[in-house]
Amino acid sequence: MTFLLAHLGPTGTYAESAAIAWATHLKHQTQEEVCLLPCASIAQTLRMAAEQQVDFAVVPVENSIEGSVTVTLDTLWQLDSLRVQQALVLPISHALLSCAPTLQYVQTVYSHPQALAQCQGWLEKNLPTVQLVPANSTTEALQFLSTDETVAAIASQRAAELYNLPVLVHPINDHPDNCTRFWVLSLKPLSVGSHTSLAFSLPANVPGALVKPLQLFAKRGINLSRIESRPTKRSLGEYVFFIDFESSIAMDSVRSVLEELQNCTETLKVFGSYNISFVDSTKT
Ligand SMILES: O=C(O)C(=O)C[C@]1(C(=O)O)C=C[C@@H](O)C=C1
Repeated sequence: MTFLLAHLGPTGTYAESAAIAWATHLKHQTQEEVCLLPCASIAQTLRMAAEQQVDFAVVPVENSIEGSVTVTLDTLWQLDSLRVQQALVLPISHALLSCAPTLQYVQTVYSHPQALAQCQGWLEKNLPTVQLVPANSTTEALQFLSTDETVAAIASQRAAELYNLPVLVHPINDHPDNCTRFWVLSLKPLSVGSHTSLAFSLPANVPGALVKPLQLFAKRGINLSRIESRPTKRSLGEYVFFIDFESSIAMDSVRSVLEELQNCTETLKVFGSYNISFVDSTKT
């Protein structure tokens, strides 16, 4: 048997590094082969798993500088079938890749919007007049670099090695402890781990509507580690709330909260209960 694992491509993305870490773990645990499948977008990566074309999808969910990866949250809410099996935290250290002899030659910088945002301060200080062009991933634009000395891209040092491209400056992220949390998702049923993630919409936009669900966690001493709101896209001012908390779904207190949440939410979706591991980026 061979496990198929989808991630954002082309090869050399941070998502691929996270996928390699999960593939290594999976191989070790099952002794089976694992094959990586690069996808054109994060939404497509998730759909591949939801449509059973792959066994796992590895997608970014949150960055320590820029916050949530909203396309991941929105797509998961829509798909409704994928469960988080594991969280992986990857250190992110961006480099400026270019064939330009010096920074003065650079006129255009490509990258994923998350990467551009994570280097915003550095770009303003060192390349204030360049055009910033968002791409589907940090590696999508690397193909243009070898033929145009005015072009640069923000990607990893690993990507520079894979594509045999020069690193002009490294590191360029605004905060040295930059890291991104990835989720490994599959159609497998809910598992049990140290953290749990869910999302809900509210039955009515009235005073106290959000307090009720939040009080259920507080009452049982369950610590929330993230709360994020996203528009329902049905009407202006209506939101879906994404919540992560530091407790396992196997605990009685969590089971009670989930039961009671049914009474004060409109739609409730539990994404999973999973453990978090930290990836050593030098090994991916
Ligand atoms: O473009 C990539 O290399 C990705 O893996 C995507 C992504 C993201 O969406 O957050 C992953 C990690 C970094 O935060 C920058 C970009």
